[in-house]
Amino acid sequence: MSLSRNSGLNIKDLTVAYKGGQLALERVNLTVPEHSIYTIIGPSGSGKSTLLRAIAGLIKDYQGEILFQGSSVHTKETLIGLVPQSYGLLPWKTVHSNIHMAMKISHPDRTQKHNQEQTIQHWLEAMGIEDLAKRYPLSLSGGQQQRVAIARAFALVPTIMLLDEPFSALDAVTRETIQRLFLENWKANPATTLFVTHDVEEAILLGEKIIVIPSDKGKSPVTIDNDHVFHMKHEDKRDSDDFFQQMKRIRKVIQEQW
Ligand SMILES: Nc1ncnc2c1ncn2[C@@H]1O[C@H](COP(=O)(O)OP(=O)(O)OP(=O)(O)O)[C@@H](O)[C@H]1O
Repeated sequence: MSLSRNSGLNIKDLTVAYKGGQLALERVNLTVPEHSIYTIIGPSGSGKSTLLRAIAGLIKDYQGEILFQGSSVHTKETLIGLVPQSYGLLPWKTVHSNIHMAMKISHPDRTQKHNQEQTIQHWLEAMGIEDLAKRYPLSLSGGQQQRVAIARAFALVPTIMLLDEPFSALDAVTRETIQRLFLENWKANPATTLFVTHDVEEAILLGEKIIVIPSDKGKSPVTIDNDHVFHMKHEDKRDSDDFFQQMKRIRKVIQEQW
């Protein structure tokens, strides 16, 4: 596996205003090297979801550039996996079909049904939702729906992974298990990853760098190095001095920026 750090995901002067004039992002610049995980924290309404949705191609009307490896991110070659805040599941499809359909659309050339089935089964089991395969999304709890959305994104093996508060509806124990799974999966398939969370601890546990978005639009995001914690054994992170120091550092940035 090559871990070359070339240009990666490059966001240049991104401005998004919704119809009606609501300014969501103003001249945002951000570079995420290929195969990195950056976590993002920011106050409610600061434009985090808008940023992910613009990268994913769900918002077409923006100013600025969103590039991957120097070209527009919106090409067939760059597969983007998104776990949206509202899960984005099709209510008329079963859990299994939601994942299967996303795989068929994303990998139309991969016709080996057997492999697809194995992948779906693997992720349903990993997320602890194998018993729910035939159920419909609206019959599931929020945390169950969220795990379907995560399973679907992981099953796609995307080039870029965008996660919008992906573990917010999970109980504490499941959340810790899936955080670990998320990092293991990233090591095996290191997608260039942006991970939005409201949980400062989670941002420190999972990100190589932590981006803090200020409340004042037009002010540049603050990037905090988190290499020390990121490279620790996952189970040792929470009790380490480095983790404690990072908590203090980020709290201070939040007090200054929010
Ligand atoms: N569809 C929309 N139409 C109009 N304005 C919108 C729309 N979606 C978001 N906004 C506005 O854009 C701004 C940024 O919203 P966004 O959802 O990106 O913020 P966020 O940082 O993800 O917030 P949260 O942490 O609460 O999820 C907010 O002021 C919001 O009201």
